[in-house]
Order: sequence, then structure tokens, then C-alpha cells
Amino acid sequence: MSVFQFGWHDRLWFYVASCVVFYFFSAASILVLAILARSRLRQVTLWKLPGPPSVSIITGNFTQMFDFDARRFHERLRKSYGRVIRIAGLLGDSHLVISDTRAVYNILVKEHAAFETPEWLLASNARNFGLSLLSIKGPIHRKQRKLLHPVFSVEHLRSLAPLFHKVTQGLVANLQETVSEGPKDINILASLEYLALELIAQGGLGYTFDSFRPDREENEFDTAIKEYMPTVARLHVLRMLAHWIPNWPPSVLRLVANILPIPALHNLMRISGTIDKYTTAIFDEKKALFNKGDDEFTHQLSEGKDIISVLMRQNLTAPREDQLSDAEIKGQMATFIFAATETTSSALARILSLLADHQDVQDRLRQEIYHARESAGGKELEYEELDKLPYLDAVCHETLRAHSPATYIPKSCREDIVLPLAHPVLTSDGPISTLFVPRGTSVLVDVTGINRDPTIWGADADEWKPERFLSPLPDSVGGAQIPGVYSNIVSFGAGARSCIGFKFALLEMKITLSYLVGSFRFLPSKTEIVWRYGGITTPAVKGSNAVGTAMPMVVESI
Ligand code: HEM
Repeated sequence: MSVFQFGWHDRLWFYVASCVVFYFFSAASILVLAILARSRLRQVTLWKLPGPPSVSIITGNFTQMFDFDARRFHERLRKSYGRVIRIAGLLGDSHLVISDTRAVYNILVKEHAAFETPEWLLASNARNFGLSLLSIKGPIHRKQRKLLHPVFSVEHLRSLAPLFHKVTQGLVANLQETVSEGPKDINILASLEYLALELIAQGGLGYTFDSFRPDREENEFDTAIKEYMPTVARLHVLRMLAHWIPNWPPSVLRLVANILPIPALHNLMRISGTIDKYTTAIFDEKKALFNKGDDEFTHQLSEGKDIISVLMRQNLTAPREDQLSDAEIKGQMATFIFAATETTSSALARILSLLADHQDVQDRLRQEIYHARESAGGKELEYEELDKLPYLDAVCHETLRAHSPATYIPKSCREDIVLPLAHPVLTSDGPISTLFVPRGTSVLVDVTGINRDPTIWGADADEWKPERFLSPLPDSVGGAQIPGVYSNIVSFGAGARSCIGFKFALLEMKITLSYLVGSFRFLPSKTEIVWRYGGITTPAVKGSNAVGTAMPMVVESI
């Protein structure tokens, strides 16, 4: 006989409970399906646009689009489907990839309020960096931008140039020591990452990570910076759900995330914990100095000229409604470190890699730098002197054009809108000259698509040719009216959300190149590298599965 005895009333209860559960889940599924069907039907016009076939009912084209090796797929998209492309997202959602200049001008500049940063990206940035430019929108974003704008001005950057020189000299001394016994194959990316980190730490925060101290070893913060972009790239699909996650305290979220069997998520939790620990410590130290008065503040490493110090002073005198809270200032600190490090080190790595492959360009650049130094009486080149070097400028401009660190700028359409197009698009119903974008549609502005459009730049658009920027550009470039804070290219975005640090990045790149190319010869390594996509395009050793990135290169002192 069974141990359990069920009477008729138990069976009745069991039957009723099963019915309730069954009907509840059926109703919930029907509701979810109805919501999904409604949102997919709103996008019905987008189905007629050119685009690749979806490869999965659940993830659409996402695995092809956001994979580490996605660069070949991106190129195929551009070459095969044109300037307005529909790709499939999660559960049949339609995403647009756009490189039509008129449409992009409207997205980034004219209608920027309708095309905001996607909610999932704002929410994910808020969790990792706190309340900063990268995690807010609307009037608060405008308020932060207004207060931050002057500290990124040319006038202020000019005052930071001596600090940039000093930090870069630290890198040169370090490299001289490494190659003192002859040419050596080293991971130059690691040096560039330390440099970018140290420049934003000293110039942005008035803090030092002692990056070039001879006995310095990689610490948890260096690892966090290096692994952040590749880790979030691995979590792309999960991050798209970030804004649905409840607003629990970070410790609770970390606990829950660590229970889930997703190693990249555990890594992200470790990274965001490390960011918070370090930025809180740096902020607290700075705030204590600030409260002691101006004398203490100007005795910082940066003499109080760093971006956050200037911001804290400005904040004190700003009208109350424009002032930033402590949490907002701390958020900017974390944001600057992450926005400035991986992007500029990747851009510099790309330039050195191209210079190693084009020794003639490297020689010509070196001659220009030597000549300028001679004319300056052997002194360090001032901001204006560096800015005026035409070949150095051409090398930077052309590299950022042909190899933009950010391939796409993600936006989300917040209201039904009709975008004008510079070029008609052939849909399955025939050609269209305007594009209807329904509310809720995700849009990827294709930076590389515009930067390399052959109808704008000519048949050699895919080639890296710094000379391009030494003579007047073809009329097609001016005629295309390319939106961009950096002339004629979209690599730093455009409009209200364009890169606030673009002049900082250019100054950093030019000072670094003037020292490195002036002191060393760069030659290709025998170890093959590949450029991996992951939000920012970064180099890695071919075949390596390491999360972090690397770029071996032979460096010779001259
Ligand atoms: C080569 C280097 C860099 C590249 C290619 C780059 C590119 C970009 C791009 C494409 C955007 C997004 C525009 C948009 O969403 O519409 C952006 C935003 C941003 N960048 Fe940069 N960036 C670089 C360096 C820097 C540096 C050095 C800093 C800080 C010192 C910085 C700080 C920021 C910030 C704070 C934002 C958010 C602006 C906002 O939402 O208002 N970036 N950057």
C-alpha cells in the first residue's frame, strides 16, 4: 500500500490548482505573444527593406552582427545591401543599419531627441558607471553637458599639454629601458593602454596610477579596464534586457548574477565592483582635498587643472539648478576612464600597426616631427605647433576615417518619424526616397559605412592613404554633408551626444605619436594579429581566446 493516501477532495484541489496554473500561463503567453505581434506588425514596412536573411528565430542576425569576428559580416552587409539595411533582432524584431548621410544627420543632429541612446544601454551604463553622460538623457543630460563643455575646450586642453608631455615621456623612458639591448618584440598595446589610462587619470582626474613605475605590476583596476569592452561584447544579448532588471541595490544584483551560470556575467560583476571601489576612493580623496580649500587643491599632481578639479570648482559657482551632485561627479570620473582608455589606445595601436606596415609613411612622419622640433629650438612642441603639423594630422584623420574604433553608434527611435534620404533605397515595393521609422525601432548608425562610402571618398575609399588629407578633398565629400564633430568623418559622432572628449583624444594621439615615432622605429611582429569587433575594435593575437587584447610589435630605439 502507498504511504500517501489521496482523498477525493485532495484530487479536486489538485485538479483546480493545475487548471489555475495552466490558464494563468496560457493567458500570460497569449498576452506576451499579442504584445510581440503588435510591435512586429508596427514594423511591417521595414520588412520590405534590403537585408540578410535571419539565421535564427530567437536571435535573428545578432550572432553574426555582434560576434568577435563580425567585421567580415559587417563588410558583406555594406557591399551587398546598401545604405539602409534591415537586420533581424531578438524574436523577429527589426533593426536598421543606416549609412545614408542625410538620414544620419537627422538621427544624430536634427531629430536627436527622437533618436536617443537605447534604454538598455543607458541602464547598463548606469549600473557600471553610475549617473553620468553615458547613462542619462533629456534635461539632466543637457545640464551635465552644459557644465562639462568648458572643461573640454581648446583653451583648457592647452593648459593640460605640459602634463601630457610629462606622462608620455614616462612611457618613452619605459620603452627605452625595454629595448635598450636591441629591437624587441613586445605587446605595444599594453603600453598604450597604460598611457591612455595615465593621461586620463592625471589630465582628467588629477590622480596617478603610477603606470610607468619600473616595478609596477598589473592590478585589478588595470584588468577591469582591459576586460570591460570584450566582456560586455560577450553579453550583448543579455545587456539588451538591462532596463527590465529591477532596480535592486548593487550587492543584491551581484548576488543574483553570480548564481546564474554565465561566466561573462560573473566577470562583469567583478569589473563593476572594481570600478566602484576605485572611483569611490579617488572621489573621496579629491572631495576631502576640495573641502580643505583652494591651496590644497592646487597642490595636486595636476595643479588643479585636471577636468574633474575644474568641474568641481565650476560646480560651486554654477546656479543651483545647474549644479552636479557628488554622485554625478563620481559617475563622470568612471565614465571618463572607460570612455577615454580603450578608444584612444585602440586608435593609437591601429596607427602604429599601419606605420609598421608602411615604413615610407613612418619615415615621412618622423621627418616632419624632427623638422618641427628643430624649428622649435629642440623644445617640446606646444599644442598649436603639434596641431599644425599637416602630415601628423593627415595620419590621425585618415586612420580615424578608415579604421574608426567605434563601427556603429546605437540609437533607439522614441517616436514615429519619417527620415529623408540622400540616396533612394530599393525596397521589395520599389524605390523610396524617405524612410518611415516606427517608434521603438533600434537603429545602428554605420560609422564605417559613411567613412568608407566610395561615392563620397572615391574608388580607393577602403585604402589607408594619409595623403588624402593633404590636398583638397573631392567635391563629393563636401557635397555629402557628412555629420561629424571631427570634420567629414563620423568616428566621434555628431550633435548633442557627440564625443565630448574628441579634442582630448586628438591631443593625446598627436603628443604620443610625436614622441613614439620620434624615438623608435616600429616594425611588424612575426606573430599574426586580428582586429576583433566588440563595441570598440581592438587587436588580439590570432587564435587567442584570452578576454584581454594584445598587439605584438617589434620596437627599435633610434
Ligand atoms: C579615439 C578616441 C575616441 C573615439 C573614437 C570616441 C568616440 C565616441 C563616440 C562614437 C561616441 C558616441 C556618440 C553618440 O552616442 O552619439 C562617444 C561619446 C563619448 N565620449 Fe568619446 N571617443 C574617443 C575618446 C574619448 C575621450 C578621450 C573621452 C574623455 C576624455 C571621451 C568621452 C566620451 C563621453 C563622455 C561620451 C558620451 C557623450 C554624451 O553622451 O554626451 N571619448 N565617443
